[in-house]
Amino acid sequence: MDPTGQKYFTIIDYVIFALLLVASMAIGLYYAFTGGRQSTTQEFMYADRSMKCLPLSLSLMATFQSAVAIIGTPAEVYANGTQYWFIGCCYILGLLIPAHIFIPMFYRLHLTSVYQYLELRFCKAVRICGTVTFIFQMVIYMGVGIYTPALALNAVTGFHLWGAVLATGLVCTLYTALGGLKAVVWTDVFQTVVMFTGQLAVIIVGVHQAGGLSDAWVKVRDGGRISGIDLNPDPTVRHTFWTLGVGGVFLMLSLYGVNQAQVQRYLSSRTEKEAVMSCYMVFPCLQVALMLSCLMGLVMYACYGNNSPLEQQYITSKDQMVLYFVMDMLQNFPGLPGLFVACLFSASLSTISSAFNSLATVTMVDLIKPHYSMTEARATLLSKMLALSYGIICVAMAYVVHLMNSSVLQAALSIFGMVGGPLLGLFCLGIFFPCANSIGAVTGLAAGLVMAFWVGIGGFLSRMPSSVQVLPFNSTNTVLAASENITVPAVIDAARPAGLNGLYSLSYMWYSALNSSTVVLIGLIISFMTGPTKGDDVASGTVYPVMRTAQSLLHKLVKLSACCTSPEHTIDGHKKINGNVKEDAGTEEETETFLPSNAVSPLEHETSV
Ligand SMILES: CC(C)(CO)[C@@H](O)C(=O)NCCC(=O)O
Ligand code: NA
Repeated sequence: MDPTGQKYFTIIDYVIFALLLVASMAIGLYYAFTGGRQSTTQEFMYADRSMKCLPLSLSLMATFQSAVAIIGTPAEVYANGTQYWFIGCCYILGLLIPAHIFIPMFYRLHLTSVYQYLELRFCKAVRICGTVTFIFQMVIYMGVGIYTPALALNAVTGFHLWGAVLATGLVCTLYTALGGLKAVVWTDVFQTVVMFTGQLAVIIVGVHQAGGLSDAWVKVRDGGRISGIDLNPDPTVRHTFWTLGVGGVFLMLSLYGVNQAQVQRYLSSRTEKEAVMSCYMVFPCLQVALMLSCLMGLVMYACYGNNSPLEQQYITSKDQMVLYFVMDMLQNFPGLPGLFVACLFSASLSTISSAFNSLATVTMVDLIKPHYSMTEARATLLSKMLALSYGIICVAMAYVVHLMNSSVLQAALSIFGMVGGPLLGLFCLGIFFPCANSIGAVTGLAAGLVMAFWVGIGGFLSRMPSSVQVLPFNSTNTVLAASENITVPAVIDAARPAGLNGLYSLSYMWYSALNSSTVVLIGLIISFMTGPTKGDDVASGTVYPVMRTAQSLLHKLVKLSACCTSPEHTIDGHKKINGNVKEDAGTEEETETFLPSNAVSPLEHETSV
């Protein structure tokens, strides 16, 4: 080992990394020269609305799974145990709600961008506010996404930082601009395979290095890394079942329900049923991704124990740990470090390509097209140029992120909560509250953003002085704290933060919930003050019939229990099977009066429930 702890890439590692870029580029070129050759905006943005469920679901997962998650999750689990794993609980509601409420509505409205919904429901101004907020969110996130793997690679192997940023930025921009959404989705599929393979390989070798499965297990158990469920209701504790499992639902809704990058994928699927299915299939994919990254953290602990490379000052931040571990443990396996680096960059490429494509789409569809009429050919060319420009902005943003310094996982999830949260609130205001009006919507969004930045930046600053020590440790976690040799200041247990400080110390996992609720609340208050929208004035298909759905669900339940308790009743009424069929048909009619009916497939009955 180099005394400074510096690790080096071998030639085969470079080759594997280069292969990833070449293969992604090749996929882009393939879709640039096949099919409709990306000559229409329909193909460039929506893959001719012909995508199938499986590639879509992998792509949906890959969009918000970047190097941030691959690096950040193991570092979190290594330091604080498996509590973070409970975020997996929020995936259930976080995907069921989009699948049954958002997707059917957006799909049937046949939107060109998710922000068009805001114009249909409210007015053009709300649409533009939504679009601009989205652009803001994705541009920052893109910067984090491209910078993270490059920084880790640079810190551990000395690989040129801006060389890595520019190489990945360039390749990604090219295949996105040339191949459109088809290229983005199919590179996502390829990159997901690389991502899972790389992680799995490292875990297997790591367990082997730790002395086998049972040894590894004993080490992580004795090190206190297996966390039980923490039901502490305190919303200021960073990670508990409630912050992760409930706060996380709002995070998931903002990402998988109303984010253009994802809605674009739902809209590009062949049928509504397939869109809903692809959302369902994200669930197992996300669980696998979460499991792999948590296991990686445990394996890392099994190998290093409390003797972390951070402690030995081989590295300077938690976020460099995973890559250091890989280079350290895998140095006798030529090619494996390269495979893992490919895994890291795959994760990020699949994220920034989705960002480029969705940003180009909204800029074109929401900001440019409504004001300038142009031919299809020019519109397509312009969309490609936009994708290219966002590539350049992305590299510039990487430089901005370079100037900041924070734990990447928390930073990324905080951005989702701070900017994605208010956007989620805006959509919920429109979808669930027919009385909300445009003034309420704009004011609510502004209030939500103000709240977000107030609490977000306030929290960031109040944690600033000694950022390592002030992480609010859960009192049950003192074992972990002690084992990490971190001196937990006694004050933290003694004095619960009060007043504004209480608000500032809110767990970042609640940001999305707090900010979206603020939008809804302020939006409703202002709507009532300025004259609520009347039921008949709301465009059809833009409001979700909450009461009706609840009623029909209740009706069904009552029927069902009646059937169970008094069998004669059923026989008296209709024959058992007919009875059920009739009931279903009734529900469907009710739904259709609210939603414009395109092809109604069997799954769509359930979407109303
Ligand atoms: C956003 C979730 C929770 C679900 O997709 C997860 O993938 C994650 O933790 N992402 C972190 C951000 C990132 O990887 O860029
Ligand atoms: Na990704």
